[in-house]
Amino acid sequence: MKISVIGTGYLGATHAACLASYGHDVVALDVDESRVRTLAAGHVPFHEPGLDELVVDGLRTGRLRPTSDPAAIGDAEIHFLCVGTPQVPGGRGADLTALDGAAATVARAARQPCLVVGRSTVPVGTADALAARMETEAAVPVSLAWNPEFLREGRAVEDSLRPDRLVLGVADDAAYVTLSAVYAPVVAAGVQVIRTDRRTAELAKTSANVMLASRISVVNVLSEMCERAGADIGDLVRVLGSDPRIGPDVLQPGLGFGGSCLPKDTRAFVAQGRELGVESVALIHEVDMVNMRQRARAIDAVRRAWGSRRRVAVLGAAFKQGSDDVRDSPALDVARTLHHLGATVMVHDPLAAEAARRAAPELGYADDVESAVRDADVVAVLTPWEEYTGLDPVSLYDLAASPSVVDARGCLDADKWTAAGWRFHGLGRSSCAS
Ligand SMILES: NC(=O)C1=CN([C@@H]2O[C@H](COP(=O)(O)OP(=O)(O)OC[C@H]3O[C@@H](n4cnc5c(N)ncnc54)[C@H](O)[C@@H]3O)[C@@H](O)[C@H]2O)C=CC1
Ligand SMILES: O=C(O)[C@H]1O[C@H](OP(=O)(O)OP(=O)(O)OC[C@H]2O[C@@H](n3ccc(=O)[nH]c3=O)[C@H](O)[C@@H]2O)[C@H](O)[C@@H](O)[C@@H]1O
Repeated sequence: MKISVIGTGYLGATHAACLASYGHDVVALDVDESRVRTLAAGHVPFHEPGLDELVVDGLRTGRLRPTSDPAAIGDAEIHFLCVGTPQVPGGRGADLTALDGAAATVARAARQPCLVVGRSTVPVGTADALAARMETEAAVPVSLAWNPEFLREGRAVEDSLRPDRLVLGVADDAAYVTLSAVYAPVVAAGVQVIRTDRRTAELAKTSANVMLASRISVVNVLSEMCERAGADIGDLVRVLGSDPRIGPDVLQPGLGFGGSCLPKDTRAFVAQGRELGVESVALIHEVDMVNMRQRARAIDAVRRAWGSRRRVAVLGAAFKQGSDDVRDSPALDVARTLHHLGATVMVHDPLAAEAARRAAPELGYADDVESAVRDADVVAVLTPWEEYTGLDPVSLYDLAASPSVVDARGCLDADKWTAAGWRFHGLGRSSCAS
């Protein structure tokens, strides 16, 4: 099938490369010319395991064609909209400017009847509005469907090729049949396909992120309860996770959720819930508040430990381990706030240091953990990279000016660090709270 994918970020580049691997002819369109050049040269401009190989393969077979020329999408039968839907600047709802731009591009470029499929995360009702707009703006008949994506960064290829479910939000049988054919290899592998209407598909996506965000905030409330009540959050989480109705995933307490999706999707959900008069959406607003309080609690813990020199080693800048993304990273947010409070901050991150340097040039950066820790008054572990879990507290002891460590991600062995002479503060760890 001839397909266009509009927007080649984490979602679009992954989607385009996966579609090409299914045997479709895919034009991947982006307004960012440098991104297009990078992809066309066989490189992926961000860290996503397995994606370079898929892109190279797509370029080699000619099934993947990155371009910045809108005319190149004209004869596609299906157009996937994969552009960003960030938080509105200065507000809390979703900014649909890029999506409107992408839809306008399709309306102008389409030369044959086609199916336009939204994949971006949007407020409910967006598809209906776009469908009405297409009807007046496009010169050819256009039908519209919504097919939200649930991939996680750092596992984008795996999640796309083997998703938990495919959600097809359609207004007619023809769109359902076409989308089922697009995903034929995934459907043949037995993945659950859920056919629904467009509005439910849109809302299912934001709801999934709201559920994940809520779970993280609940576990962070539990971790503060543990800290104050003298209980152990690690054991408590094990007890909860053993209940099959709760399950062990997404129960890691600490600095809270960040990234380009959970925070902005939670806020957009609350903004739309309020518009729609859903009073109980206040619960989800509190999820966001609890989340932001975790950052404040980490900052307080560092300030209690930093003494008069205020030299802080920050270990971790990415919004989570396994990613080089620093968009709305809790770690970088905390590091910047510490800097604004007068600290000298040295940041280390195994993968995201370059992105962090671009986003926060005011901070100092170290190439290795030892250089970051050298002469620090407090070490703050803010992203739970595996290499931090394995650090040797004995060898780091002599490097630091003062042996204080704040483990904001529950990824260090408190007993090991305490035995090596460190004052240990872990968010939610009563046994070692300072
Ligand atoms: N990042 C992720 O893990 C996931 C993201 N999503 C959703 O997918 C959407 C995209 O997210 P990301 O890929 O992270 O965004 P991104 O910001 O990495 O990529 C968006 C791309 O769209 C391009 N673009 C903007 N306007 C355009 C236009 N008019 N024509 C062509 N290209 C245009 C930008 O230049 C950029 O390369 C968002 O709605 C997000 O919530 C959904 C699931 C996972
Ligand atoms: O809409 C999206 O873009 C995506 O958002 C999240 O994926 P992602 O942002 O890649 O990251 P997660 O792995 O969900 O982690 C999000 C944040 O929560 C934090 N987290 C995660 C899990 C946990 O137990 N505790 C916790 O604090 C992470 O450190 C990170 O900052 C969802 O998991 C995806 O299903 C969704 O498609």
